[in-house]
Amino acid sequence: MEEKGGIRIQSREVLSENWFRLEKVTFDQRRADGSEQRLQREVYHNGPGAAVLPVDAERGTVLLVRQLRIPALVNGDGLMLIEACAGMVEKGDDPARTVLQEAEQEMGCRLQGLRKVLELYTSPGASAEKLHLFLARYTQDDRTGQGGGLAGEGEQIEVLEMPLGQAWAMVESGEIIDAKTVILLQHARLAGGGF
Ligand SMILES: Nc1nc2c(ncn2[C@@H]2O[C@H](COP(=O)(O)OP(=O)(O)O[C@H]3O[C@H](CO)[C@@H](O)[C@H](O)[C@@H]3O)[C@@H](O)[C@H]2O)c(=O)[nH]1
Ligand SMILES: [Mg+2]
Repeated sequence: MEEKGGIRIQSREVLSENWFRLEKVTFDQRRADGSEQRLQREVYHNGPGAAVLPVDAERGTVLLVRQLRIPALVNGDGLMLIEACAGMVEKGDDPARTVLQEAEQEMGCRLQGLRKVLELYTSPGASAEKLHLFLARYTQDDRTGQGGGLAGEGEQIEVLEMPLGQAWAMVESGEIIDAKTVILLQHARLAGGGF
């Protein structure tokens, strides 16, 4: 197999393919001293995804969602997480379209002035997930629906509107513990409504 930067992939085995794919990659690594090492790493393909934080600059508020997260529950962190609205980017779709659609579905909100801020690996030691993060603007008039998500897929999403300062206080108190959400709130604070 082809070598790239001293790494030669030997095999890729699918360990599980239920919702997302989990694979085991076996590869040879050439070390700086010229010796070779055979290694294995598991990769969980739970991505790509996209998330958006809508900000009403006039009123100084943001929209967030609160929903059941089983990984947090089994980790002992309670069952509901407060997050920026997010969704998986379906094959062939693009991240901007994903967040426009998720904002309608989960928050009942139209977005204006969508602005990409970052593309991030969220847990690169084990996960291939890359998240595309956006800020957007909204006004009260853009809140045209109930949101809530897709009941048929089990979603029961609560929409939260609060001042940006209150959301940040919830980061500091440990009530908001989702990485993409903390990063987006920090970006909104740094932008000071000027985006
Ligand atoms: N049947 C089944 N359904 C699942 C499973 N895992 C997720 N789902 C369903 O798949 C849908 C996914 O909803 P999205 O809004 O597209 O994604 P998300 O769960 O918000 O995930 C987003 O945020 C995650 C957390 O930050 C990201 O990890 C992810 O990439 C994405 O951006 C939800 O209805 C959820 O219940 C599963 O193992 N089995
Ligand atoms: Mg979602």
